Formats: sequence, C-alpha cells, structure tokens
Amino acid sequence: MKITGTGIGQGVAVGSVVRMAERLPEPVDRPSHLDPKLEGERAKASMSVVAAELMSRGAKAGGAAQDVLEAQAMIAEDPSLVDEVANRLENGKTAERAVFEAFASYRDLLAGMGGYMAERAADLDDISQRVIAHLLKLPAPGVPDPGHPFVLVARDLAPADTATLDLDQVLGLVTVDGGPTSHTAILAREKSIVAIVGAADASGLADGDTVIVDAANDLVVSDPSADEVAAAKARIAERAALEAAPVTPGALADGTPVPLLANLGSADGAAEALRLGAEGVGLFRTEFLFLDADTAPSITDQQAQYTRMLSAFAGKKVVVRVLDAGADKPLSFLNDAAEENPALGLRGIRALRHSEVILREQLTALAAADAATDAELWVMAPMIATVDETRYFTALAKELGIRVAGVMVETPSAALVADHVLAACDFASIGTNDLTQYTMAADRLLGTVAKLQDPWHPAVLRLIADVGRAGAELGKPVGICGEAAADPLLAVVLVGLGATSLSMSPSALADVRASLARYSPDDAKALAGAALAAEGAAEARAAAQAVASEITTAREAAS
Ligand SMILES: C=C(OP(=O)(O)O)C(=O)O
Ligand SMILES: [Mg+2]
Repeated sequence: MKITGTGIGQGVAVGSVVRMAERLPEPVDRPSHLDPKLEGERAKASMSVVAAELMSRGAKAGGAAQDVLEAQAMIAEDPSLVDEVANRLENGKTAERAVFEAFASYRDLLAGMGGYMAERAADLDDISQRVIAHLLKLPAPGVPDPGHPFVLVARDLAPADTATLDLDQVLGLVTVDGGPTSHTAILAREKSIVAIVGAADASGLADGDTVIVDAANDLVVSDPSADEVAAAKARIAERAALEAAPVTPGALADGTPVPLLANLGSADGAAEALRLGAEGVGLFRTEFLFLDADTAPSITDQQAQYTRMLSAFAGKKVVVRVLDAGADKPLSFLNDAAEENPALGLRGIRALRHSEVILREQLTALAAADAATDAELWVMAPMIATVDETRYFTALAKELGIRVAGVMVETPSAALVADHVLAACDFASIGTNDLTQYTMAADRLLGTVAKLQDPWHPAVLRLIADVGRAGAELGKPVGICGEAAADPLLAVVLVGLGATSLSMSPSALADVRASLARYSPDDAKALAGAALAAEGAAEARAAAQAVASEITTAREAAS
C-alpha cells in the first residue's frame, strides 16, 4: 500500500513501525472501591516512577533536553500537586481520576497566566498522561523505546518528544498531522531525519509493519516487495556515499559556480554548517536572537553576537538580515500592537522605519562587528515593497558604515519593479517563503491552505524570473534564501531563472550540491523554461522532472 504525505528532505529509510501511544481517554469519574490511603500509595508510587523515568531520559539526552526533562520530573513530584491529588482521594476518587483533575486544575491556572507560564501547560498534560498510564499499566504516551531501530509513526510529536529523539534508533518518522512548516517538519529538517508529515492514511499502520519512508517522493510504502526494499536500500547506500563525498563548492556540471550558503539563526550552528560545506551565510535571521527580549537589545550585546557569527566565517560572505519583526516572528519591542492581518501589517522594514533608532543601533553594531572581523559583511532589509523603502534602507546603511546593502524580495511588488529596486541597492535575496505566501495569498502558517504554499507555482517562478533578469541586466547578485533553495530539483530551476547563489538549512547542502552538478547552465534554463510554461505547481514540478529525465537518458545513451 502507498500512503502519501509531505516528504521532508530527500532521504529514504526502511524499517519496522512502532506507533506512538495515543492519548489516553479521560479517566471515568466514579467512586473508588479502594481505601483512600491505598489509592494515595498507588498515586504516589506512579508519580515517583514517572519522575525517575524523566530524570533518566534527561540524563541520557544531556544538553537543553536534560534541563527540560529534569524540570518536568520536579513537577511530577511537586508537593502542592501531591496535596491536590490527596484532597481528591479523600473525596473518594480513584487515583487516576484524582491525578487527572489535579494536573488539569494546575494546567488551567498556568494557561490563564499567559506567556512563558502558559507554554508550560502542555508539559503538565504530558506528565499527567504518563502518571495515569503507569497507574493503568498502559504504555506511556511519548516516544517508545523498543530496544531496536524503528520507524516512528505518530499523530504528531510534542516539542519535548522531538527534543529527545534518539537518532540512532529512529530510522524515519511519519506523522498523520502537520504540514511542511510545522514544528515537527522544521525539526526533522534540522536534524536530517527522514520524515513524511501530514500522511493522513498512516493511522492505518500497525506495530511491526515493514515500511519504506521515501521522503524524496512524498511516499510511505507499507508491506513493500523484496525488489522495492532492495531498491530503497541501494538509495540509502547511495546517499551515504554522497554524504561521505568530499565537500566541494557549489557548481553546475560545467564548473559555473553557484555558491551554496547557510541559513542560520545564531552562531551556534556555524561549525555544523561549515562541516557540511557552507561557503558562507546567505541569511542570518537576527530576530531569532531576540525573540524573548522585552526591550531592544543594546548595541554592545548585538555587536557581541554579530562578531561571533562573523568570526566563525572569516574570509567568507555573511549576509545579515536586519530585524524582521512581525507576523510569525513577533518582537514586542518593535511591534506589539494587535493587528487583524499581521502578515500585511507593520512588519520587517516597515516596523524598523517606524522605530528608526532600533534600526540605526543595529546597523551601528553590525558595522562595528564588521570592522573587528575578517568576514565579508552584506546587510539586507526584509519585507521591502517599494523603491522608496529600498533607497531609505541603503542610504541609512551606507551612512552608518555598511559597505554592501541590499534587500529581500519577498513581496510581489518588489519583484515586479525589481529593475528599479536593484538599481537602488547592491543585491537582492529572494525570500521564497514569503514571496509564495503573498503571491498565492495563502498564510504560510495555516495547514488548511498549505497546498497553495508551493514555490513551484509558475506565478511565483515568473516573479523570480523577473528578478533574475533584472539582476543579470544590472550585473547585481540575486540570491535565494527561502526553503525553495533546499529542494534539489527546484534549486536547478532557480539557477535557470537567474539565481546566482542559494542559501538553505545546512542539512540540505549535500543534496543540492549533488543535484546542481548534474546539469549544465543550458540544462538549468531548459528546466526553468518547462516549469515557467506550466499551468500550476504540480504541472511545473512534473514538467521539470520530465526534462531532467530526458537529459539523464540522453547523457546515459551518449556515454
Ligand atoms: C527567507 C525568508 O524569510 P523568513 O522565512 O525568515 O520570513 C522567506 O520569507 O523566504
Ligand atoms: Mg520572509
């Protein structure tokens, strides 16, 4: 049987299914036939077992996950919660019902507090489920540990589960819910987990079923034939060889360079990006450093962060984006007003222009970090919609000592007047995530419209082609820094449309590098032409795939 979903990355995995235990039903509220004291002992014992389990999982995981799990273990034995449970047992409830009610009342309390405290509410649910499962002698919810490598099938994963996934054990991941921008997908991409999300029919898979998880083809194959398993294993070996191959600079088959850069949110990911062959940073999302801040960060703090990143990439290009506040990335010190349509509101350059001091301070900190390091700093502004905004940003950046200043093209308006926009700055970098959202009028965070969020749509590709053409005419670089650059075939199309560099999650670099090396500049243009001429996203992908197969077949016949 073949089950479709959204593949994350290009990996393949073969293994047997272990399902994540489903949420337990609410324990029935009936009087206990046991003595309250006995019920109390049952509850206490289960709470201690769960606390000990969480501690040991934390010790195994280490790092930030250990802190999270140790905090959860403390909650499991929190004296006031124990009291809450005891009170309910006195009233004749069963241990499982008392635990359920006590944790639920605390959860509601936390949820009502909002902010950071409210985020802990989900943790309480998780602990409550674990204690109740232990009381009922049922498998604990959460990631199972069968003692052998397996393919994890779940409705979706909680952040605490994803944080502790053992990558030596979890060969692949299939979720019933979730879209390409869900937390699970983002994490799977970051950790290079072979994953299919949003596979609705995966709820029919049972423990022990053999499956092939084929992320490149958006497919889960259950009960595969021996030939299908052999073919999947051959692809796994091929990919392992690819990963072990020497890391070379990005280039097309004839050697035309296409620098491959990393998208990073802090210098923490720099070493891994360099190991995977990043030739620099194509998008440093600076707002990720300050998501929890209540006030604008000081120049000194910012300078320290930027210096860390630039030092890690000495001799290489680092494209820093000034704060992109708003919509999916709110920064309370820049835009805290409630808006009906935040994606269309005071975000990106609009918010910065509104609070120019913050923009000035950021540019000042960047210029100082540049002066203290040897990287090649480029700075760009997000959410540019007009030539006026482009002129405003570049003039301010140059005034404050930034040598190379450009803009992100992520609105259709900026793409449509790209010739004028590029004439007013040094470079453009296309943010395909937002450009797709605004072109297709489909919220990038909304699962119900996820199908429309497809950068293969020719409407998006035509806008990219306009920017590529303008860049070529003016001799100005046009990079791509949205998720589209991480799709190996689309990456070739983007180069055919005029992209001069590609920036992506570091885990995608190897696949994109291998894909580019298969095609000449003319091949890339042929793929782009076929995709541009299609009527929709699926047709564009299929048309590019057809041209790619023709090229491969012709080459095989010639050799
Ligand atoms: C790279 C982009 O920026 P972000 O995803 O941070 O909005 C984009 O919109 O494509
Ligand atoms: Mg964007």
